[in-house]
Amino acid sequence: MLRVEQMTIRRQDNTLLNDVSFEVGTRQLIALIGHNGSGKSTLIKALAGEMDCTQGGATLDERSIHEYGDKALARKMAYLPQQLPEAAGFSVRELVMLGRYPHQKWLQKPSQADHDKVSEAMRVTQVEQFADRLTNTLSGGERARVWLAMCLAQDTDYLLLDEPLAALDMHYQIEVIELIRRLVDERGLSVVIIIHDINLAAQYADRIIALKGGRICHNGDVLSTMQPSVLHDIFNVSMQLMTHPVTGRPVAVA
Ligand SMILES: Nc1ncnc2c1ncn2[C@@H]1O[C@H](COP(=O)(O)OP(=O)(O)OP(=O)(O)O)[C@@H](O)[C@H]1O
Repeated sequence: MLRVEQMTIRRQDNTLLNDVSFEVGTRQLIALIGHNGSGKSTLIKALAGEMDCTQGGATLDERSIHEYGDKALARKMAYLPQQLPEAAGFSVRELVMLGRYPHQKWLQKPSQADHDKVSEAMRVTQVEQFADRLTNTLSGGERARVWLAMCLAQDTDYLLLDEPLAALDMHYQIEVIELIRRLVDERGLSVVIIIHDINLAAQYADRIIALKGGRICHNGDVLSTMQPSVLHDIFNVSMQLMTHPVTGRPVAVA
């Protein structure tokens, strides 16, 4: 169980996160929403152990995430940052293989299991056709899928994804969010995903957590979130709600 307790992060005079607490249950897809600068990336970075907290923090299976070594934590959770590093000089297959690093011993050659995990991750993210291309020759959306493949090759119980859909066209947005939903339902992963599209969040998430000014202003299931007053409070936009004709889930229209 991944648990955030009274997480507060201050830098200089700024309070980036203020007394944030919630739990990520197993087999849960949590959408993290909120306006620009509300603290979403800070929260997910801190969850991944990449930011020190001023107070409180995150625990994984009852241990502070800072008590895990880098490799041990990377075997439990994969983190996809918002700003993807260049990775120039790496082919797609080599980059995805880096996801296997936490499972490998020093100077050990990749095992058959490593190759199988890499191939599977490349297959489900539909990047096999680029396997031998250098990553810096890919389009933004293609590169975003390659980095997601690297996270999947890491073979963790938790995925922390900072706007993985932002660079994708509509087809791949749906493909990737459906893939993530399947990973939760069929493989029991737990996922925290930052997403700006409230309707995608409402169609696929189990729980929606909204941040505002570094605080949680809402944490609830889709139905409790998709209320005009709640959405107005989160986004400061008036919205009407309709019902999706196929899924029956709510759809918001500004
Ligand atoms: N290291 C830092 N020092 C000072 N302020 C920071 C630091 N990192 C982030 N901030 C500020 O904290 C606030 C929250 O930033 P964060 O990146 O978490 O927002 P976000 O909700 O992910 O935004 P967006 O939707 O634009 O990506 C912003 O005002 C940002 O400028």
